[in-house]
Amino acid sequence: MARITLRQLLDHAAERGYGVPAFNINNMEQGLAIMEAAAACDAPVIIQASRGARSYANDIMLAKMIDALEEMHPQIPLCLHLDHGNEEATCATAIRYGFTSVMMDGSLKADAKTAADYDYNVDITRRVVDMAHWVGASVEGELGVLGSLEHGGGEQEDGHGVEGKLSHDQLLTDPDQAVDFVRATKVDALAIAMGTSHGAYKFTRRPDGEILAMRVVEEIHSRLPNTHLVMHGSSSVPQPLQDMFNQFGGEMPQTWGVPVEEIVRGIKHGVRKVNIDTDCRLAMAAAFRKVAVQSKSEFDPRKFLKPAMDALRELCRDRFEQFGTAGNAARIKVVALPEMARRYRAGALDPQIGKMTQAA
Ligand SMILES: O=C(COP(=O)(O)O)[C@@H](O)[C@H](O)[C@H](O)COP(=O)(O)O
Repeated sequence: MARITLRQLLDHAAERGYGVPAFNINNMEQGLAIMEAAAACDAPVIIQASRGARSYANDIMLAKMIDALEEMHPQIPLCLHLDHGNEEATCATAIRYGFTSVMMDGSLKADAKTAADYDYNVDITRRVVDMAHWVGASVEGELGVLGSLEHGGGEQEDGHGVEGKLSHDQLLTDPDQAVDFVRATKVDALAIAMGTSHGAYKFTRRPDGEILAMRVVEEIHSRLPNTHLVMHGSSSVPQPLQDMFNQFGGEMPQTWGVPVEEIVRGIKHGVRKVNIDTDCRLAMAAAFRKVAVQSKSEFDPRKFLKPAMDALRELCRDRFEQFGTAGNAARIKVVALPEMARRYRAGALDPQIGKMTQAA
């Protein structure tokens, strides 16, 4: 069995200079495809579930599905991560169901719609860090609010996302504040805001530095060289998938995502976790549409799901290869949660601010 914490996995990624895609899961087919891709290229995996996924699939179903995937692929280190926890209880119950890592998104209030102030974010994140570290689980915090630098709005996926318009100050993580935040909260990974947002409609044109501020990643990394950075909203929304979706009856207006080469640039500057969900959805949905249009008499769900899983597997494998994750699973010897808890208690995993070496 190889259930790994986010902290151990990202420490390994930092040592070897690679990034790890975090793919969202809601059902068995996604889990099977992601793990088959990982097994095919020997990549460690982050599978994440949002609050929406937890209510869609039920915690018991999700937990048992992950147990099954782990049993089927014992050689693949698998981190189960909570995506966008909104309050302490959401994080605590996730850990109870086998999540080895949680995100406490204190950039928003518990309603997941209202931008929170800095002190609120520090307080709630610090409380979740204390609780998670007692049992050895990891915590990702977020500083800065996700949203578009083009129009100032967030996104409303499954009810999660800021409402109203925000200023560039709120939409771009402040590097000085990032240093203070990591010191005060002791998070294991830090999600930062630099113009990405969730969903398919990120940019109205191919992004340049005005609307995708990769310079913010570089600046934060130069001040926090030992902190694992996280890019949310990092689907690339590939043109071939948009075209296929539309070719088979879809109506997706032309849109642009985060180019893979920009993510690779981020990985060179401390980005270790890269959140990708929209691309996975689009790959599957385009495959469904193709079957629906080409085989109009088809009604066996497996005939829709099989090509959708094939498409998702291919996409995941591409990202494992592009981010350098491939080939690293066999190099990792998983440390169990109690030992991680002991290391936290001993202070061995405290943030190393300003030093050039990774935490032990
Ligand atoms: O960053 C993310 C996805 O980015 P993406 O849209 O793929 O560019 C995730 O963290 C989102 O939280 C996830 O897609 C939301 O899922 P639901 O809340 O809709 O389940």
